[in-house]
Amino acid sequence: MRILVFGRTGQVATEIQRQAEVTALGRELADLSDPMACAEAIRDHAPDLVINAAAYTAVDRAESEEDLATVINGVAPGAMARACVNLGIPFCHVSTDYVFDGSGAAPRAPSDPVAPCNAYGRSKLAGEEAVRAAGGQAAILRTSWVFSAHGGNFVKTMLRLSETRDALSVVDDQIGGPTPAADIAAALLIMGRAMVAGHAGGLYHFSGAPDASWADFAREIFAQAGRATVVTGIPTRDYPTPAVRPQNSRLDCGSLAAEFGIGRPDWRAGLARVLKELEQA
Ligand SMILES: NC(=O)C1=CN([C@@H]2O[C@H](COP(=O)(O)OP(=O)(O)OC[C@H]3O[C@@H](n4cnc5c(N)ncnc54)[C@H](OP(=O)(O)O)[C@@H]3O)[C@@H](O)[C@H]2O)C=CC1
Ligand SMILES: Cc1cn([C@H]2C[C@H](O)[C@@H](COP(=O)(O)OP(=O)(O)O[C@H]3O[C@@H](C)C(=O)[C@@H](O)[C@H]3O)O2)c(=O)[nH]c1=O
Ligand SMILES: [Mg+2]
Repeated sequence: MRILVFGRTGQVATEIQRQAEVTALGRELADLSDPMACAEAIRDHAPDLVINAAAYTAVDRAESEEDLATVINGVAPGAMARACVNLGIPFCHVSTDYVFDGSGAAPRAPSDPVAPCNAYGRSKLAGEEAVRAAGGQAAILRTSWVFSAHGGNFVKTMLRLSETRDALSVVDDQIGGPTPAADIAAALLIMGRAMVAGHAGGLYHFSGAPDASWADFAREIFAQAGRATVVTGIPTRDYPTPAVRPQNSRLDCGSLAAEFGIGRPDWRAGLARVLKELEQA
């Protein structure tokens, strides 16, 4: 099976390349700020399956670059999805918990109403809508709080900060599921192969368990890494950022388990693997 992946150096793209033989297009071969070029790349490669693992993921910077974020996260996935429809091949796309407003404490199901509270979330929602509007055989996997040994992520930020700080203040009132990029890659490959075999696709949620606050996540990172850095939990209002982040990022992942047999992975086990990989690097 020939699989074409958009994204080469990102967290999820890297893990897909480790787990399967794929053609991965980096920015130099397919720039998502040029959506037509992405559609052309799909026509040129004529693969059996396309997975989009590239995105504009700088949440705070997106507040001042929403137009660019919207082209990359909104328009480009739509152009990719239409190119796949024209070739009659399935398309897998990745989205985010940040499409939700974060109210309440109940886990969100895929069919629950969306209302992003920041520019990144709006741009990702535009991508979901464009992919669905294209019709065809498309799957959208919403995930959250992605981490791995490469690229930028919360685990690497915490480890870096702990080099020079004995104590850190981390928000404890935003709750979600940290998710290892390796598990997302595996889920996308299972979903993509099922679609090549005839599955219609759809909208699904996938995050690691158990749900945690960023402060809980930080404490587990330092516990597993053997660092003495003390984490003080603080409310969101004491950690001002350009982008508003949802308070409740809990995702109900039941339909992915029911349809594809993919359960929520324990992120603490994934964290242990990532820390080991970082140690060996
Ligand atoms: N990171 C997270 O916490 C979460 C991510 N997601 C979603 O998961 C998916 C994968 O994210 P993740 O692996 O973390 O992403 P990363 O931030 O690790 O990597 C993003 C990738 O997109 C590429 N990219 C960015 N802009 C362009 C562009 N204009 N043209 C081509 N490529 C571009 C980057 O390339 P380059 O290296 O050249 O910059 C990089 O390979 C995305 O859809 C993201 O929205 C969902 C929930 C949480
Ligand atoms: C560095 C730091 C962050 N924080 C807070 C800020 C924020 O609320 C939280 C996480 O910070 P980050 O900047 O890593 O989070 P952020 O980049 O917003 O992470 C998001 O990225 C996008 C791409 C997604 O799709 C989301 O699922 C989510 O993973 O931790 C602290 O409280 N203390 C600190 O020292
Ligand atoms: Mg970030």
